[in-house]
Amino acid sequence: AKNHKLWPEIEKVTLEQLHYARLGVGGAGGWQLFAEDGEMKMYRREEEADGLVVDPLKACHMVKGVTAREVCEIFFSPEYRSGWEATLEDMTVVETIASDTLVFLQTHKRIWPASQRDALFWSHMRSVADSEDQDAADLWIVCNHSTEHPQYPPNSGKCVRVYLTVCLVCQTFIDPPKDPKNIRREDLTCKITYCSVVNPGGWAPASVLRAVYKREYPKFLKRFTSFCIDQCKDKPILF
Ligand SMILES: CCCCCc1ccc(-c2ccc(S(=O)(=O)CCO)cc2)cc1[C@H]1C[C@H]1c1ccccn1
Repeated sequence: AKNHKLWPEIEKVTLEQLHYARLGVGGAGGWQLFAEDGEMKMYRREEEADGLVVDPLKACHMVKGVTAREVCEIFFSPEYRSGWEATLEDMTVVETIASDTLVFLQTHKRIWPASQRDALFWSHMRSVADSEDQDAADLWIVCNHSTEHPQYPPNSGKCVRVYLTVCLVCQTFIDPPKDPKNIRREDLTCKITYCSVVNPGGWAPASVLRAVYKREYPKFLKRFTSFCIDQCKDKPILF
């Protein structure tokens, strides 16, 4: 558990990603709005790493009727993933480091003309008291970050290994403010910030990657948030 050899990296990357998610998209950050759908706004920065497109992505969304903890639990938990991750072909939990920290191996459906990809990453979920604003509800974060595992070396089979760092940061707002036992789902709004940097690992044409990201990310976040609303609507609220 917390004495696991990955723990220092998990702690460092999770807190770095929390800080990064809370930075705005205005100003000189170079963020460009590339997709909008109702409350969902998606930004990207055009970046390349050794000739590969690794465009960082930041999405902001406001979803009614669910809490930050409910959204993060659905994003983190393996049992829900096939319900919302459309590009998933296979998923295995290769290690359980703690109840809130897992290592996943996922293969994603091949996207023509590039070769099929897989991702090996640790996933950690935690709640963070929002230091700035005392009466705001807790923040919940899930951070996914590529890692290695002796049994699953990269590029050993048919798949090219992608390298990713992803975070989902959620905060619950209750409007109008009520005492906890009278809160109904229509009083809840969850503010979601999703950040991702995916290095495709092997060669993939910039034009193909940018087209794939432009198509897949908005679909992914809409499908994920709809899944959360549907999963939670008939269940007691989990704060
Ligand atoms: C030629 C394409 C190369 C890259 C393919 C690829 C692989 C993994 C991923 C990815 C892996 C994990 C995550 S997550 O947020 O941690 C959730 C858990 O599944 C998210 C996205 C993305 C993409 C890129 C398709 C793009 C794409 C974008 C949103 C959804 C699916 N595919």
